[in-house]
Formats: sequence, C-alpha cells, structure tokens
Amino acid sequence: MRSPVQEYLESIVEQCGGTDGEVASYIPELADADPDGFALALATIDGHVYTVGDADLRYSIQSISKPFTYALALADQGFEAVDAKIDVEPSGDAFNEISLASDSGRPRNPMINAGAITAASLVAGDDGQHRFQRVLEWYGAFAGRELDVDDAIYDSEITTTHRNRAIAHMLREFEVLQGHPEDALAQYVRQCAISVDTRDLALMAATLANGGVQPVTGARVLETTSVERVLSVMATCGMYDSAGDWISAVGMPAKSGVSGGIIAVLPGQVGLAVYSPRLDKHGNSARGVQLCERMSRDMEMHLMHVGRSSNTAVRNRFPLSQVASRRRRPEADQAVLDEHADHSTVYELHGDLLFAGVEHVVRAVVDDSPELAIVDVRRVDDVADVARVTLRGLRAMLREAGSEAAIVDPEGVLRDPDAGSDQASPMFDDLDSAVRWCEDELLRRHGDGPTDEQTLVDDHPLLRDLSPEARSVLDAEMEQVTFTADEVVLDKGCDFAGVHVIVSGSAAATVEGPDGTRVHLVTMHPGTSFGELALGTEGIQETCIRAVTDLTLLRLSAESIERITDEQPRVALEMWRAMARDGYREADRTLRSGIVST
Ligand SMILES: NC(=O)CC[C@H](N)C(=O)O
Repeated sequence: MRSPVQEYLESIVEQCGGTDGEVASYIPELADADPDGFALALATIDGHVYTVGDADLRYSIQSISKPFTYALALADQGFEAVDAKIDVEPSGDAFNEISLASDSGRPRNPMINAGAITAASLVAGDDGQHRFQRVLEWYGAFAGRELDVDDAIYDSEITTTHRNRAIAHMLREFEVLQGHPEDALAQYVRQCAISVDTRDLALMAATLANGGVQPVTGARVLETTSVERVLSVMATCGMYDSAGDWISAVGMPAKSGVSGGIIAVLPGQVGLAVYSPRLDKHGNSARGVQLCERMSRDMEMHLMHVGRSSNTAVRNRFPLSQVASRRRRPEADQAVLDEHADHSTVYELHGDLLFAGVEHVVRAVVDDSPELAIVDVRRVDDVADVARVTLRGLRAMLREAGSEAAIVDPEGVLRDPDAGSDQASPMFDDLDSAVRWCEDELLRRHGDGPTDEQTLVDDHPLLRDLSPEARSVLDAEMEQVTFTADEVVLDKGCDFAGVHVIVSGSAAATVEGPDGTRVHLVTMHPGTSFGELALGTEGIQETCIRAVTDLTLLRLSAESIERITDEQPRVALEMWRAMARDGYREADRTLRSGIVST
C-alpha cells in the first residue's frame, strides 16, 4: 500500500518546481552540476526515510559540514575553549564575509566561513591527516555509513579559494588561529568536499532531531547539550543573511550549502534534506527554500507553532469522598470517612507534563490545600525533568503543611531512581490502593486508626449477616488456603470456583491487554472477596486473580455451595441473601459516588 506521506511529498515536489536561480560556479567543479538535479528526503527519528527524486545522487556537502565540525570541536575542546574562539552572534553577513567582530576580535559565529575555518582548526588530532580522518568518521556516524571525499571538488576549490585563503590569513594575523593558516584552510576545504547524498543528509539532520542519537544505528553521536547549542546556532545563523526570513517563514534550525543542499531539523520529530543546485542571491537553494516553506506551512513544522495547549494537564479533580474504595469499612470507620474525606482531593493528570502543565497542577493543589492528595499519573505520557523536580518540591511542601500526596504511578514515570524504595511519597499501582491508603491515614488522623484485618474479615457479610446456625454450617465448609506471591489463584476462563474472602495479604485482578500485556484492574485486601462475579457471567471467570504478596484465603468452594443448596436450603437462602445484600450495598455506594474506581 502506498503511504499518504509519500503521496503528499510527491505532490508538493510537483507543485514547487521553480527554475529560478543559478548554479554556483565560483568553485569551477560545481558549475558542472545538472541544474535540474533534485532530491527530497525526510527521515523520522525512528529511522524511516521517505525520498522523492534522486536521493542517491552524490554531491559535496559544502557548508552543511559547518554545524557538524562545530559539534566535533565542542566535543573535543569543551564549550569554554570553543566559545573563546568563536562567537554565537548572528552576523547578517554573507557566508564568505571577510570580517571579525570589532568588540571581541572573534569570528561572529561558526556558520560563516571565518567561524567554520576556526572550528576546523579546533578538531583534535596528531596531524592534518589524523584530524581529517576524525572529521570523516564523525560525519559518517551521523549519516550511518562510511563517507569519502570528492578529490576533484577539493582540488578545484583549494586552487581557487582566494577569499577563504584571505580569511584564514586574517584569522592567523589576529591570533584566532594558532597553527599555519594553510593547514586550517585545507582542513576546511576538504571537509566541504565530503561526498553525501540527500538520504545521508536527512539522517544527519534526524540525528540532531533525535537529541544526538543516530536513528538507524542507535549510536549516541552527540551529547544533548551540544545538540542544543548546534541547533541554536543553526536557527540564528544557518541561513546567513536570510536567517531572519528563514526562521519566520520555515521556523526550523537549518543549514544550506552552495552545492544546492539544505538540511532542516524539527527537534523530536524529523530531519529534512533537499537538493536542488540553483541558488538564490543568498547562496541558498532556491527550490529548496521554496519546498521547506511549503512543508513547514502544510505540516505545521514551524517551531513556534503552538500545538496542543500544555495547561490542560489536570484532566479531572474530585474529592476523595467521591471515590468508591473497594475496601469494606465497618460503620464506625465509614462515619469518620464521611466526615473527613471531602477535604482530600484526587488529581488525574494526562498528556505530556512539561513546565506549563506542571505549573497548572501545582496551582490547583496550592489553591485546594487538600488534607491529603492523590496524584494519578497513569495517563501521563512524557515527563520533563522540570516537572519531576517541581512535583517532588510540591510533595515536600505538602508534607511541611501536614499534608501528604499519594502517587498512582504503575509505570514509574515519577519514580526517582536514585531514591530506591525510599520515594518522596507513597507510590501505588492503582487508584484503589491509593484511596485505601488515604482512608487509613484519615482514620489514623481522625479516629482510632483503621480496623484490624481480623475484624474486617469477620465483618464480611458472608460471615457477619448469618444466623448462628448458618454460620456454623459455613464455618465447617470453608477451608483456609494459601498462595505464595505471584501465584495465580483464579485463571481467566476457569469455571466458577466459589467465593474467596481474603484473610491476609493482597491479590490483584488483571485482564489481558493488547499484545498480551497484563492490564491491572484492582488490588484487593483483607475483608474483600472475589470469585462471586463469575456467577454473573455464566459461571466463567473473566479476570485473572493473582497473589501480590503471600496470601491467605477463606474459600467456600463451588461444590460446598452446591452441597449446602441441596442439603440445607434455608442456610443457602440466608447465604445468597447476604451476598446479594452486599452486592446491592456496593452498587449503591458506587452510584452515590458517581465514580467507579478501578
Ligand atoms: N556556502 C557554502 O557552501 C560555502 C562552502 C564553500 N566551500 C566555501 O567556503 O566557499
């Protein structure tokens, strides 16, 4: 099947067919390029490359080399040493301007030739050959293949490049260059002659888009701090004296070269490359600029484009009293909760948690000043470091104010890996467990603490609501069974196996999600029963019940239930009535709360 992305790219290439501009001829060898040569490539950060035109056609990289050599200089010498030699101020000058900043005596930025020749001289190596070999391998790591040099291009430029020679000697005169200026010049001209195709360039751009990790090989080529620096300089200086027009119209960090290539980077999404050798008056590919403008507009690739608003991180917010905890609470406990649960709040977050989103969450929590907070991040996708740190700060502030936040975070997106089990807040895999924890905490704060486990078991309707006669029948039939952590108690699809009351430990109900993953529904604790729901589904168990910790159960087996029904119908009737009453009570609680907790 054809991809609609491919169709789209082909259609805009057809629509942006301009023949304006001239092929560069100041390097004699470049003048031989076919003016109609054309290629477009779009590489995603997971390594898929779409191409239109002749994406395998080779040409010299020219100035598109500049950001990559600058990156290597940063990696070799560190920011401070490189900054001491090359400024990062947009110059608005042509690429080959013979000038240095009057105040600092440095080249204005690494994207104009003066800065690029300086960057080339900062690459570490024993001698020129070694230095260049490192550059070649470095570009190859971005492209994901071994690259080579077009010697004809090098020879053609090195003998005619009087202007760059003048720049190199000027740099030497002002002591920006330390060694022989001809060495730096040769290094720079040779890097410009490295041969690439449009697919290579798209993948080099996509490596920058991917935070420095090559999308196909998976190798980390560049540290993220250097990626940020390189993209910033490309954004402000990459298109020379048309950098302002470019950033307004296209809005992506980019770099062009006189052979006709342009790369553009949409951080976190794609790397683009276009080749068309007819150049506009700034020395940028005319058709390339036209195509990039069009793609940016149609595909909303402009960096300043405001997409999804980030202040909608709070999806839902409601008092604890509205959540039906699966835990059975004796009446005295329930009375305490009814009085106090309104002052605690559940916050359900979703989407990507970036700065603006987390600020919104913090404001909501500070406004509410809840006694206890539950922050549910199960629907959160990506969490920026600033969000993680801010939420940690929020939890500390809550604690100082006598409050506490419980976090529902089964995937561990907020988990602090350095803190081990000593997390800033109690963490839970599901909302119900967090609710249970908060309820226990409220009972500790406002009552005598939660009722002990044995009392909770005795309070189960099956045991509590029976006449002494029925109770003794049941006591004789119920057996105590134990499971070890992670053991399956009831498998999905099995026949009705009776009613199970948890005496100690906890069990989880799960269903199978897409791709066979285990989706957690609820964790159950002492006093809770399971298994009886199978009676509502033709006797088939619909969820898988598994021991979370070592588990002790009281089991009234299906056979026992059958026997009691046959032999002692009055006891059976009492038993069913108790179970039905319990079911209705549960349903009523859920209805009153309006929200079903899972
Ligand atoms: N803009 C460019 O691509 C210029 C590169 C060319 N090698 C030069 O310095 O003149």
